[in-house]
This record gives sequence, structure tokens and C-alpha cells, in this order.
Amino acid sequence: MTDDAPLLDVENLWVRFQTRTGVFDAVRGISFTLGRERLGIVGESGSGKSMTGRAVLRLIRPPGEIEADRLQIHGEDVLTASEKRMRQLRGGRVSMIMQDPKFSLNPVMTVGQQLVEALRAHEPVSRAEARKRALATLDEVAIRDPERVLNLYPHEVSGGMGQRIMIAMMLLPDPEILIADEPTSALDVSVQLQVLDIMDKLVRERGMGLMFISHDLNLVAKFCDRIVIMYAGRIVETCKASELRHARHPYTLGLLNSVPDLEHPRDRLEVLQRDPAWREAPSVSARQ
Ligand SMILES: Nc1ncnc2c1ncn2[C@@H]1O[C@H](COP(=O)(O)OP(=O)(O)OP(=O)(O)O)[C@@H](O)[C@H]1O
Repeated sequence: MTDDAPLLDVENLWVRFQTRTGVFDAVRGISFTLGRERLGIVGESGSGKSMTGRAVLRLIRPPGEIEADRLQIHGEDVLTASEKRMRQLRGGRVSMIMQDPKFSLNPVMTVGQQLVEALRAHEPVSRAEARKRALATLDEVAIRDPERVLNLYPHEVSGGMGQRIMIAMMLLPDPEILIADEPTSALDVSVQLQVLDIMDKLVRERGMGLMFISHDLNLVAKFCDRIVIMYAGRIVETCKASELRHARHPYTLGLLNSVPDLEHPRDRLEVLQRDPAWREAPSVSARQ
């Protein structure tokens, strides 16, 4: 590991699946880096966002295959790491938050048991110490009465609280990188922003790198420092969030215009027109 290495360094990443009808490339030669910043990965369904996030942790299940010229977590090669090492990295240095906490939390263990186990899997701490840290972290994600919540089972908590518990669990081992894959899309709109705010605050305070995967370009623009736009497994455009208004690619413009805006309602929403040439254009590099 070298200290000046980016937290994530990805060059020419491919994710491919052998299917009955031939080879399908879900990610087609993308390159990006992640520093201590909030990087948004945006694109429509099927554009390869989730596969990119999963590939970083080598979580692509067979028959899926990963290929890359470089795939490094803070200077460490993911492609050649042992499975044992990958288990240490997952949930240790790199945490991943998925869409729906109900599927990520174990239904037959209390919240407290899961938080304690999650921490003890990565650090040799006593149960008492792990419990203390779990309580402190629940407090950080704005959960009132954390003592009571530790004794609850996942079905006894609301979606918003479940997702905050997941965030607490992922942050307990103090990761350097957080990969959040549509972390709030299963939540009510009112709870979404609350959960995002908490995540944002923690990422900033801890100086972590965040890879935020979402189909919602407007949300990502508010919440991230830098944006990568994916289409058909490639990066078609990348820019600072603050410069999104200068975006040029018609796909990016289409994504910006294809969502309803309550402040500026329009009679008709634009239909995203696709040009077959976008598929074939070379991927843009989002390395810094
Ligand atoms: N086991 C598989 N075999 C073949 N193709 C697959 C397999 N798993 C995923 N894919 C394909 O890979 C492509 C990229 O999927 P991915 O989940 O990364 O998209 P996404 O951009 O995250 O979309 P979503 O927002 O719907 O999750 C999709 O077209 C999907 O159908």
C-alpha cells in the first residue's frame, strides 16, 4: 500500500457474462479513480453501475468475469488478492450499502448482535467494547434510544431506521471507502434526504471516499463532488457536480431533463432519445 495512491484505481475494467446467446459485456473498459471525495456513478437501469461497484470488491458471481489493466484498493491489487484477503477488505476497508436493508440484515439476529458481529469480524475487540461502539455509532446515525434498538429484530424497524442501522454497521469498522448502491431508493421521499444527510455528514467528517451509485442525476448532483455518467457499460461523460450545467453529452442532458421538476412543471416530460453511436464511442476516462 502506498499513501499517495488513490483509494480506488480502476483502469480498463470489463465485466462480462457468458450467456447462452454469446458473451454479454455489462461493463466495457471503464477507467476511474476515487480519492477522499464523493463520486457519483449515474446511468439508467442496465448501464453497468452496480456491476462496477461489485467488481471493485470482486463480488461478481460466476459466470460473470472481471478483467482490468488495473483494479486496486489503495494500492493493493484486487485481481490477484486471495479470497481470504478479499473477505478482510469487504466490510473492513471497503463497505458496501445496498438498496434495501431488509435483504442485508439477518432476520433472525437482533440489531445489536449483528452490529457486534460485524465489528468483531474485522477487529479483535471484546463484546462489551463492540457494544459500546455500536451504541455510539447508532447515535451518530441519529437513532434515538439506541439501547432499545439494539434489542430489536430487523422486522421490527422501519425502512428508514433499517437503512440507518445498515449505515452504522458499515461504518463501525471505520472503512476508507463506502460504496452505496441506490442506498435510499427503497425509502419514502421524506426519509430519503434524512438518510442521505446522515451519510454525507459521516463521509465528510471521516474523510472517506464515497462511490454513490444512482439513476437519479439531480440527486447525485446535489450530493456528490464529481460525477461519472454511464451508458451501455461505458463512461460517456464525467464532470465536477458544480459544472454539470456545462454537460454536453445528449444522454446526460436527457437524464437531466427526463425527471419531473415540481418547481418548473412542464406539460410533457422529454423522452430520452438514444443514438446507436453512443454505444460505440470510446469510454471517457474519469481518472484524476
Ligand atoms: N448473470 C448475468 N448474466 C448476464 N447478464 C447480466 C447478469 N447480471 C447482470 N447482467 C446484466 O448486466 C447489465 C448491467 O447490470 P447492472 O446491474 O450493473 O446495471 P445497473 O446500471 O446497476 O442497473 P440497475 O439500476 O437496474 O441496477 C444489465 O444489462 C444486466 O442485465
